[in-house]
Amino acid sequence: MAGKMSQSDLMSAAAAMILGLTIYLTARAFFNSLTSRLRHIPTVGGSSGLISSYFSSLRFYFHGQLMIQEGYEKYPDSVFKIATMSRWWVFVSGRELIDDIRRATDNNMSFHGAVPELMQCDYTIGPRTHEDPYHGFFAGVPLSKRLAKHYLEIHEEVILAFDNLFQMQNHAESKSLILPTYRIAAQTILRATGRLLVGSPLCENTDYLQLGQTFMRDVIILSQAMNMFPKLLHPILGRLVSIKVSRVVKLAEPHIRRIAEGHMEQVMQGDETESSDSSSLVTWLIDEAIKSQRKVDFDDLTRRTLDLSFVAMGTMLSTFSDVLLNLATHPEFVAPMREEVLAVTTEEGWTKIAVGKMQKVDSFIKETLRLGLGFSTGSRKIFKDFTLSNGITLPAGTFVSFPTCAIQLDERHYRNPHEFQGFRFVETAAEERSDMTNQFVSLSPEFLAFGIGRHACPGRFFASYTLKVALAHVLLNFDVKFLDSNSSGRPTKFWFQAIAYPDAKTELILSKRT
Ligand code: HEM
Repeated sequence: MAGKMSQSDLMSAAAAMILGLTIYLTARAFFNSLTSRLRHIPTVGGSSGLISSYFSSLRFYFHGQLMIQEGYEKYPDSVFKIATMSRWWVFVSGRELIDDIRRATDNNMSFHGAVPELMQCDYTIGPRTHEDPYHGFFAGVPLSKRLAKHYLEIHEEVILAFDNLFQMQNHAESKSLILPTYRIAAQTILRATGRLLVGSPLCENTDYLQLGQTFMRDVIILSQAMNMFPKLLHPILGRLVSIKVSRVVKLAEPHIRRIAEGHMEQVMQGDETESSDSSSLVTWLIDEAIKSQRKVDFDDLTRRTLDLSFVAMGTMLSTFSDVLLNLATHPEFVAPMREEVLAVTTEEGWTKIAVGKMQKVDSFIKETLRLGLGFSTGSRKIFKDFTLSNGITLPAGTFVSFPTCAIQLDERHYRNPHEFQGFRFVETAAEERSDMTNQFVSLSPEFLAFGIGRHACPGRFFASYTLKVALAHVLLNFDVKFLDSNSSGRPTKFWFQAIAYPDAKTELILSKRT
């Protein structure tokens, strides 16, 4: 018995040693190769040595934003690097250098080269989806066309979402409702976004909506977990990850198959009533695949649909949760926004033009995003050595991003940058006699929440419309307060690496206005 025990102990010790050695050797090979080529770029959060960079990469998990802020303050309008578990991450700031990245071609550096590695797409979303990410194009012109035709459906879906919230809690007749911020935001955003992406009735299907959220959670958590291990172990870990994500895809597939089969039948019969400018994501994907002779199968369609829904919903959910929390924290902005919404909708109804005129609502959401979504945007992987206009060369293989949060908190760009000023962008617009550059959807080197350049978020026009309609509906119909009336100020955010998550568990009271 004793002999057997010591044999198994020996085997565990040997396995632990092999694992330890693998991690050490892979990490050393990785850091040695890039460390020497990145030696000219200052390191923040520790030194560039193997052991110290390992500790600073651990620190990055929960203090990422502090490390980025420190780097930005030490090296403003320049570059610095931070060690993360899986790679060196170089941050670039300053108008000129941001412009260098904006103008760089996809041959020099690529967004689509960075995302698959960061999100471990081979094992999570699937290799085909990122090798040919044509589904992303839907978020641009096709979605805008669909929005132009179906914009009223967003408002309809927002109304139904709030009615449903009251009904689900058996509160249809009740005057108020208490719910965690996340539940309110999820119900509204998932339905409204889903209405244009996959259409009705799928956007109301709770099973499907739940699967979309599970997919999003699994992809984020599992890709982050994989990034903690050396590349050598990825094929083994990836198999487990891929099995887990594929299970969710399999469950969602029958929902997508139903839409796809219906559309393919229409196409075969030559009845194209649902295609062209009014097509949903699924029907557009099929039309596009047929046109370009791509292979269409239901697994691929489902993965692409879940992927784009994840991109759209993740950011929108977080932003709308944050907007609701800011509404409860800053009631002083409520009355002027209500007046604005009432004035434009009374005059014009809930048209696209009317929503476009809601400048205070627009500014409130933009200010929320300026302070809210931590994010380091503009992620790119450098393919060929790239020299910035300050003479610093970023070697091939480097990952770069903008320190967005730090830039958006810079007092050179914003007066009292840490203060939430809901109408900051209306007031700035008036001062500068231009209201275009201050819109929620405008891109600039000082507001990088949507990135910049050729890969800037194509879904931002849809996001802006949907968030504005949702906030306008809340303003006209409800008062929003924290359940905990003693709470002074908004709850603190949770940071993971460089991303801030609003504390969406915070309970809010929604009271119907008479
Ligand atoms: C508040 C909401 C949103 C925020 C803050 C946001 C932010 C971003 C950011 C930072 C990027 C990367 C740009 C870069 O780093 O250069 C991006 C890309 C993208 N976003 Fe959004 N996004 C939002 C909503 C949406 C929505 C609603 C959709 C789709 C309906 C969408 C679809 C996309 C796509 C497809 C890309 C990839 C673009 C490319 O491949 O070039 N986003 N978004």
